[in-house]
Amino acid sequence: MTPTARIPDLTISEVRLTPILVADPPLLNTQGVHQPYTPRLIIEVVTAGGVTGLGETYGDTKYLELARPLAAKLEGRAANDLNALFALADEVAVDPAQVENALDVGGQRGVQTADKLRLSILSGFEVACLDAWGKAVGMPVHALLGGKVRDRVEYSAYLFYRWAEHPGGAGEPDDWDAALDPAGVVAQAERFARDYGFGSFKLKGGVFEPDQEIAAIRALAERFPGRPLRLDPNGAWSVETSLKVAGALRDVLEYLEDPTTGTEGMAQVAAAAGVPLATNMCVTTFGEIREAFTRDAVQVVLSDHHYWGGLRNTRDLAAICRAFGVGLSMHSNTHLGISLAAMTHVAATVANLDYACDSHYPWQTEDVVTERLTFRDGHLDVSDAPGLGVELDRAQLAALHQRWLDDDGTLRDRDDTAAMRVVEPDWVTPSVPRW
Ligand SMILES: O=C([O-])C(=O)C[C@H](O)[C@@H](O)C(=O)[O-]
Ligand SMILES: [Mg+2]
Repeated sequence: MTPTARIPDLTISEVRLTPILVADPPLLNTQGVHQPYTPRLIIEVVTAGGVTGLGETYGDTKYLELARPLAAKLEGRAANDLNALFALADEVAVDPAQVENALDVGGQRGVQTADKLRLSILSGFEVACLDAWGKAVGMPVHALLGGKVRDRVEYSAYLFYRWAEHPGGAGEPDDWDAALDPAGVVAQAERFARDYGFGSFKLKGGVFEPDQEIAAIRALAERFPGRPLRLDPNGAWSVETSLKVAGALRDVLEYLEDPTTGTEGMAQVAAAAGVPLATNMCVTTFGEIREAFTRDAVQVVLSDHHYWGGLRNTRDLAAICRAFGVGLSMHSNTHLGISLAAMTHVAATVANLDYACDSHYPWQTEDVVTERLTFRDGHLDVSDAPGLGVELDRAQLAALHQRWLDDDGTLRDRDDTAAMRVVEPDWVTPSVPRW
């Protein structure tokens, strides 16, 4: 008889939740501007075998309120009992006031439902459990997902209109210039190409009149001929305006992202745009897939493991996209090294990942991992180290948590509209379509 290998004890003995505030530059979008600091939640899952797994997700109050009871339910469970996580999350009650008529960041993350809130928390725990499991057995997360099909994952430059600094010099300074016109956008893209090697460029639009944003994309196309370009106004345009922009840019756009809101509007634009439509707003839950795909309202889904419910659900989404012939890319929000590592692991396992993924990471000057992830030639290498391949910088985590503790509550919920009011006191969330 061959001896059985000793199985490490994966029983979860402790779950630590640490809300933090992370520096964020004054990036503009159709809602307003990013706050000087944005909330994130860092999750640590400690096993009886002495291994700690790391996860990261949204840190706004409503997410924290759900994370605490779910964390309590995890203790005593096995870190690799991942299917049970969904049943446990279902047991966590969501206050209807959190989801009725509620939109996150003005709808930039799509619909808000009780399920999606739960999944956004569950995903952070799933990643932490996978990290703990991988570390315990000496295997990378991609191997636990079935194995990588590529050694590196391509990312796209994420260009933003921005101010040089936050009003009154709030927050942490960075060394980026303002970008408020086509020349500023091109200068920003040049730096992204030089410093990170990104080969494709996405511009966050919906900030200025569509003609000005058309001019910015045209300037990018002239400066970087033949490179894939994307424009994303987060649903700020009417169907008519969307078609006008599509007509002006269809020869240079790889895709147009969420030009308008809702499946009906997207379907109307898609029918005549002559350019693929991508989304991280119109389809953000499994329940929205059937109508959007059968009506051909979207041609590319930007998955986001946070709100789709983790890395394994992301793979399920990829399978559905493949079945429908819909392309797959990945969405990003302000995220740190833990989430970027998680995203890179799952991206490495998905054969039909057809586009370079988004990442806000270059905008983040702070992190909670000991070694920042480094883009080379616009790609991240897929780590073969056990788990996610990142380690926690405890001093930095403590400092960012202290910032959260010191905040009077003003910044603990991301609110781009409120951040804009600091400069324009009459600013209200623009109603859509804005143009
Ligand atoms: O692709 C997107 O829609 C996003 O990344 C949504 C984000 O909220 C972005 O608009 C931002 O951070 O300003
Ligand atoms: Mg988008």
